[in-house]
Amino acid sequence: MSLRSLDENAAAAARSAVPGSGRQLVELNNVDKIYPNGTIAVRQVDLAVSEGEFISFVGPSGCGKSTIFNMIAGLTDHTRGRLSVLGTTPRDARTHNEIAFVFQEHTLLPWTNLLENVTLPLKLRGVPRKAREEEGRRALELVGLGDSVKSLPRQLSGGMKMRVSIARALVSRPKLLLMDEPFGALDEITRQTLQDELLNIWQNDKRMTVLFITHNVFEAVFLSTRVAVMTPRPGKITEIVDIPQPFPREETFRSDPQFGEYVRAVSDAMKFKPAAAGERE
Ligand SMILES: Nc1ncnc2c1ncn2[C@@H]1O[C@H](COP(=O)(O)OP(=O)(O)OP(=O)(O)O)[C@@H](O)[C@H]1O
Repeated sequence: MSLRSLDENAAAAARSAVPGSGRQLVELNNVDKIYPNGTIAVRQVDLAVSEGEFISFVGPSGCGKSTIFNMIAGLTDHTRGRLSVLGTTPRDARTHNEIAFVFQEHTLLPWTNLLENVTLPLKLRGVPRKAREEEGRRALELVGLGDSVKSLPRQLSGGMKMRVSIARALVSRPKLLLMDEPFGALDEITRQTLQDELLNIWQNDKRMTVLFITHNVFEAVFLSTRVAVMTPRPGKITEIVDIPQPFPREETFRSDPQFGEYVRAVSDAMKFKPAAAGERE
């Protein structure tokens, strides 16, 4: 089965499992990225993402996961191929505030309170104070920090700082949320709590699409409608594993034999098989 038809089948299954219209949101066709120093970061990347999906990216360090995110977010240009985001170019989608990013590092301003931190993107856009504070409180409520609007970042644990980063991303009501290893630095219990909270937020939004980078196969399986598996650099998406488990996903899913099956499928797909001589370009 070709990657393309695998993609389409998986997207159809995902649409039946999650809210959302199924409208195509992100499309990469044969996309390459070569950095100015000659590094070929990714090659021939194909991916079609439907509205309302939750797709995780797994693959070895340096295979180009962040590069793909940066291209989708319009932070770096692709070198070859076709890339469309929300029916337009990535830069255009970003300037319309339809894309938000969450990184592993929380990048909060230490000297100002949570409400000011979360509403900063709105302030930079000139949204009046009252409107931005309403949105800021809403976003902090969503991540369970509605009572801490006046706290300073230094008063928070690592998990709480991550919640604030997520709130800051949600404050713009993005259609596409890109999360680059957001929970990588957290302990396992906090990580699982935040996974549950993120899934709740995503499900309640109905329309928001999430793309998520992780090195943790268990996390990828628990969260996602599909898991995109990449090869070592130059990275390419070699397989997309469908996780057709309905939402909401309960804690019991983590110990379900089916969960183990999905984890095995992703882990097997990650075992890099070098191309045979005849298959190389
Ligand atoms: N600005 C840049 N200039 C040159 N090379 C770069 C640049 N950014 C990334 N690279 C290279 O491109 C390749 C892919 O990097 P990228 O950060 O996308 O990988 P990754 O899969 O996200 O890695 P990790 O899992 O370690 O975060 C790496 O070899 C990296 O060194």
